Amino acid sequence: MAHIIDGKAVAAQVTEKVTEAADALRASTGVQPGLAVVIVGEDPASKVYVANKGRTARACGFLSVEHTLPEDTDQAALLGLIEELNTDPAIHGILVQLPLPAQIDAGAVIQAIAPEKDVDGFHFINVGKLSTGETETAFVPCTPAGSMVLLQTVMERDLSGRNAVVIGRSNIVGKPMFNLLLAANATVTVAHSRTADLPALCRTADIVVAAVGRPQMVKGDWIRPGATVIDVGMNRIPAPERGEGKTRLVGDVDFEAAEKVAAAITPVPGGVGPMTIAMLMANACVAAHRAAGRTPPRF
Ligand SMILES: Nc1nc(=O)c2c([nH]1)NC[C@@H]1CN(c3ccc(C(=O)N[C@@H](CCC(=O)O)C(=O)O)cc3)C=[N+]21
Repeated sequence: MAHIIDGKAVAAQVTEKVTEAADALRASTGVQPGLAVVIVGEDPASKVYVANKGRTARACGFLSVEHTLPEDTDQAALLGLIEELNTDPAIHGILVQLPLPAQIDAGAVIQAIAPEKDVDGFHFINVGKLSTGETETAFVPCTPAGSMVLLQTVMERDLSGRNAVVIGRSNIVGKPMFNLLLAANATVTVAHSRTADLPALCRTADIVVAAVGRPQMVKGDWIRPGATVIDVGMNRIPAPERGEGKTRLVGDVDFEAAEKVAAAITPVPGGVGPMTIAMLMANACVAAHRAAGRTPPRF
């Protein structure tokens, strides 16, 4: 049976460090980290995440500002708000919740965020820094950053020379995960929907990162005995056993089967999800340190 990596506990350790650092920054400079979250529309799942982020930010002692715009908001209005937040000295981090409604060009919105406030790490400047090894000054996307922290809790510095397979090539998870694993000296393969014989490829992996958004796609017999599995999936599926119309959250990995084979595995919920929020707090705290001219701590 695999060791189940407790993302909630590790996230709590990170947010505790963030809270201490935010207190110290405020005491020495008067600067309180400020995080702005922008949500367009009424998607219920998005609202849950945004509420979670706000709650955690306040618990860390941050100023937390939420902007909820109507579903039919146009590009110009959203860009106007971002410009205001870019120049607001009380705000150090800006997150625009994705996905955005179809009338809005999400790419243009992301590039309009000041890179030094881009706590999601999606701006070209931060993407470029991560992929060229400027990790001291880059903002690293929160989900991959949190996944690396979880990996390090079980593998320490042991990633060097290991075979990692990242399933999924998104800009938000797959590609930054590739860069982080590569920087940690793993040998990394990025698999996707056109990959030939994905099960066989997975069986070569010491580390599997599943980030495809397909419920329970990765089967137990894809996992090499003793491998470490990071499940980034966040899928809501029907759960009639819980009652009519009920749902439950599952990852991209068939957890029950994989857990019997892997050495370590992240659960869903309680794995990568809480770490995503914790790393957002860490990034916002770093942004505030930089704005105050202080060297940020490492989280
Ligand atoms: N600009 C942007 N940045 C994001 O980081 C971003 C985004 N847009 N859009 C939506 C996704 C999704 N996301 C999650 C964060 C935490 C949990 C989380 O804490 N999940 C809990 C369970 C929550 C539940 O039960 O629904 C867990 O896994 O234990 C989930 C999902 C951040 N996202």
